[in-house]
Amino acid sequence: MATHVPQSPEERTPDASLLVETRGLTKRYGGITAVDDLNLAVRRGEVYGFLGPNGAGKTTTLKMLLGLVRPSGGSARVLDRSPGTPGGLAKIGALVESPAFYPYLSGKNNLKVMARYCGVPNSRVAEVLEDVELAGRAKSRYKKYSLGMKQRLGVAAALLKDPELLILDEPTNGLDPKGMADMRSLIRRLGTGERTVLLSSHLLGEVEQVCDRVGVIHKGRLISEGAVTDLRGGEALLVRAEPVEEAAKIAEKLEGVERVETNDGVLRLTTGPERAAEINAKLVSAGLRVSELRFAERSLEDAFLELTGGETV
Ligand SMILES: Nc1ncnc2c1ncn2[C@@H]1O[C@H](COP(=O)(O)OP(=O)(O)OP(=O)(O)O)[C@@H](O)[C@H]1O
Repeated sequence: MATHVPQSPEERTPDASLLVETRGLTKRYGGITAVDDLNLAVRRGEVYGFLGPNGAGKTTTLKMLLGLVRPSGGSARVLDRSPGTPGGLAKIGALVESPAFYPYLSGKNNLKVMARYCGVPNSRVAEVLEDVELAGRAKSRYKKYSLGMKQRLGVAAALLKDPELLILDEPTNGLDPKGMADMRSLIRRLGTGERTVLLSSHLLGEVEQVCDRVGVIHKGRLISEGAVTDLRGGEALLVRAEPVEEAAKIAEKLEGVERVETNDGVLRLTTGPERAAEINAKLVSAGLRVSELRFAERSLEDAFLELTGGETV
């Protein structure tokens, strides 16, 4: 498949286009290795999805990037600084743990409190409320907000500093389908333009819809990093032809067909769409009955199953 296996730190040279770069980043809690020799590379301006099942080490990684957890080994550079150095968070907005909002204050007044705390002018409050589409409910008390609105207010708080990098840990967790859809479109909006967004998720579909690139983490290790389209593995041609065994033998010999799999009497040929007519003609001229020929993309879920050796998220 087209995704690359992350290189060892020694093989890589510093890259100015990377906003986040970790080298051999490791975190152990007693006998548990939560994050294991992680080499992550997030490019400027992209929406990067950090995908993995619960307990894979996503939150621990994000906390290390924010300087909230000290690594046991390796290093990280975030916006050209080591996490935890003074002033390091100035251009980073994060929603990693539920922010502590005052339940009896309005969304707007909560943000005003935070703006004062971060030294941000009050004028930013109205702007970020617009950004997360909460301007219409700005004066309602926080405790009256739906979970989705609370989460969006958390994003608004993270945006107060107009950060270059926005880090969101499982931003749709616990939301209903409407809340999830709202959050996804918010992330897509925030990710256009200059800003870089790094979000973690255990939902393949979410990463697929929102992200430009994805890093897959499993048991603390990054097992793949690449464009979502690369990870999905391009297109395949599905062919229903009889007898299927004979069709498979012919398909295997065809030029431009990388792989042939048979599943439930259907051949799956890894090849480009331009080969369809020719493959059809070859099978028909060999006396086979071709009843169906269509393209299908491998889902990200299939790719994940392949990468993890069968474990789902
Ligand atoms: N403070 C801690 N002390 C001990 N073990 C921890 C601590 N924090 C995390 N772990 C362990 O490290 C592993 C990775 O946890 P982490 O929370 O980073 O995963 P995750 O991918 O974010 O999953 P989730 O989505 O469930 O939070 C888990 O086995 C977890 O139990």
